[in-house]
Amino acid sequence: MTTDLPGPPQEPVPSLLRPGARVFVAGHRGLVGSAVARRLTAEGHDVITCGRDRLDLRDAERTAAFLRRTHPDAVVLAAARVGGIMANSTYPVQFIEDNLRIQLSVIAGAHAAGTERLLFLGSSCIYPKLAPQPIPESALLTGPLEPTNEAYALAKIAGIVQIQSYRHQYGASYISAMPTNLYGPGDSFDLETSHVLPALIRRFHEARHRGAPAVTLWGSGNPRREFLHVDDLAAACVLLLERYDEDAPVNVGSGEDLTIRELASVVGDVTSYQGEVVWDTAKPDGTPRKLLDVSRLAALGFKPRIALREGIAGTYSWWLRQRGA
Ligand SMILES: NC(=O)C1=CN([C@@H]2O[C@H](COP(=O)(O)OP(=O)(O)OC[C@H]3O[C@@H](n4cnc5c(N)ncnc54)[C@H](OP(=O)(O)O)[C@@H]3O)[C@@H](O)[C@H]2O)C=CC1
Ligand SMILES: C[C@H]1O[C@H](OP(=O)(O)OP(=O)(O)OC[C@H]2O[C@@H](n3cnc4c(=O)[nH]c(N)nc43)[C@H](O)[C@@H]2O)[C@@H](O)[C@@H](O)C1=O
Repeated sequence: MTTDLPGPPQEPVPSLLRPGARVFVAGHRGLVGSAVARRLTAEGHDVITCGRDRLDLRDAERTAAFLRRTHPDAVVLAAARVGGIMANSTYPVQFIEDNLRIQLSVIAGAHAAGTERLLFLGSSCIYPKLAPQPIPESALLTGPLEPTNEAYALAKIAGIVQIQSYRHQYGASYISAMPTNLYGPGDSFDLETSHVLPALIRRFHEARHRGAPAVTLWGSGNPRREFLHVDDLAAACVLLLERYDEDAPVNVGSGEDLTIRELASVVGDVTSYQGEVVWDTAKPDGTPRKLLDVSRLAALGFKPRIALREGIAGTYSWWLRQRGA
């Protein structure tokens, strides 16, 4: 018989983010930036913010001056031109140009200001359309991209290479994370430009209130997507700032996916909509599947905490409160 003896006591791993660090969260009014700011504050860090009304991050000179003046210990780059499948395919110019410009300003400005840590947020759409599933980080640049978000994906890929270049050339402790599809409080519910999950909540809710017998959703319903609550993403971002300092981007996901048809069934239940769902196949499906391989993040100790149904219910309540309902 073998007995599992306890190993020697583990030394705590020193954090790469000092207690009470001053962290500039770029994009703090957005879905991700607001959640990351909440999490950093809860962990005792000092969050620095500056809204777009006062600083357009596409302006490299003003961004560099702001970073020199505020001199943060770390930056979380959560400011970006972001949107769902229709926004991406309708406005590719803004998706490539705004994102390239924001990335150039913020990453170069942070380095010039002596910022020690920087976390750049990319997206799971950087991987080839037909990547192996679940998608490992090594799938980057191994095949053609999904056309509906190629401009955005290429800007994000440039961001990853920019981060790696600062690491190689200057030894900067800058890192990249690639989140899967996110949702939660703070999301956009604009039906034309939003991502699928808030759009479905709004479509079902409004259909129930109108007494509509059917709701029309986009595409075939067959694509599979992985969803992560933004509070789980925020916890992963802080963990990465504390513990990760390597070249390779890190996937951030829940490790589980479902079809859009299955998602519609969950959202229909949560919003108590009992009518039919009609699929408008003239609308694009996008990539057939993008489930991330999250083993690298799991090895750092990350586990998502918010189950999809619970997260959707919380997001629905948040949106109702926002509307004053
Ligand atoms: N949402 C998702 O499903 C996913 C998001 N990501 C990534 O996470 C990051 C954050 O996305 P998310 O929070 O969803 O996006 P949001 O659109 O919710 O937030 C983006 C934020 O960036 C700010 N911003 C945009 N352009 C500028 C600018 N020129 N100057 C200053 N601020 C600007 C916006 O300001 P304002 O409030 O004034 O509009 C907003 O606060 C992005 O890098 C995105 O690629 C990755 C995977 C999935
Ligand atoms: C995060 C990610 O987000 C985008 O990629 P996406 O996952 O394809 O985007 P999406 O959330 O908009 O759609 C997911 C699926 O859902 C279907 N769908 C049904 N009905 C609605 C609907 O009413 N609205 C929307 N938006 N989609 C719908 C839709 O047809 C598609 O099959 C990229 O911009 C990309 O750049 C990116 O990073």
